[in-house]
Amino acid sequence: MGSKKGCFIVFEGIDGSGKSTQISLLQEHIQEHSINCMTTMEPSNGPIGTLLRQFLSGRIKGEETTLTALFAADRLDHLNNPVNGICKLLDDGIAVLSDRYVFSNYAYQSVSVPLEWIMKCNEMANEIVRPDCHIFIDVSPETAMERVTRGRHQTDIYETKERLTDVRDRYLDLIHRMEDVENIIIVDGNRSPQEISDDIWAKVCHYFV
Ligand SMILES: Nc1ncnc2c1ncn2[C@@H]1O[C@H](COP(=O)(O)OP(=O)(O)O)[C@@H](O)[C@H]1O
Ligand SMILES: Cc1cn([C@H]2C[C@H](O)[C@@H](COP(=O)(O)OP(=O)(O)O)O2)c(=O)[nH]c1=O
Repeated sequence: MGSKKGCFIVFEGIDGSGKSTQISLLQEHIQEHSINCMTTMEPSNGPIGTLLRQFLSGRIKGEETTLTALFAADRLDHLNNPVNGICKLLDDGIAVLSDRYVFSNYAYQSVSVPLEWIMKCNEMANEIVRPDCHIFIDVSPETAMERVTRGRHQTDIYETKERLTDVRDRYLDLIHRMEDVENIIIVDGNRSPQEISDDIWAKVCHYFV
């Protein structure tokens, strides 16, 4: 579906793994080569993403199948919305860096919802666009928790050491199982932001130079 022209790179990892930090650094690298590059995230800034953030903060309660379906629906809106959707940006030749995509749904929601059903919910998104590459930033749950709680009074519903430990294990298992189908790079996130960024650039620069 669609005629993708821009490069689509997705960052994955547990909360606090350093995704947004690395997305900004990669965007700078890409723009240094005079390539138009936009960053985006899931949950998106659209109506379903805004609703999801209220569930994530605990302000409203919902059960996990509802959240699973909402994450998948938000993803379709994030892809297809005609104003600033990922497909529109890629079709315009813009490189897109997204903080999370389908693997987040698989890893986070499969803790309590059958993975097969989550994959079905994401079939349409995978048909619309598969990332050129997924970058998984791997950090220990201890490091992640230390980072997400630093200077914050409140945490989101998934930001517990137990949940992040389970989610990280699920990510690693899924990456292993899907290495023939998806292009996935695992990056050690327990280094300085600059070292990680240099490593990522060395692995993805071939898309841009
Ligand atoms: N490599 C790193 N080493 C130490 N702290 C980091 C590193 N990368 C990010 N941080 C810090 O950890 C916190 C979470 O990083 P962030 O990039 O927002 O992660 P995420 O988007 O995955 O939640 C921020 O305070 C950030 O400044
Ligand atoms: C996109 C997506 C996110 N999530 C969760 C992961 C995070 O806990 C939260 C996103 O919150 P966010 O504040 O963006 O966290 P982070 O800094 O780690 O990216 O939503 C899912 O559980 N399933 C999904 O499909």
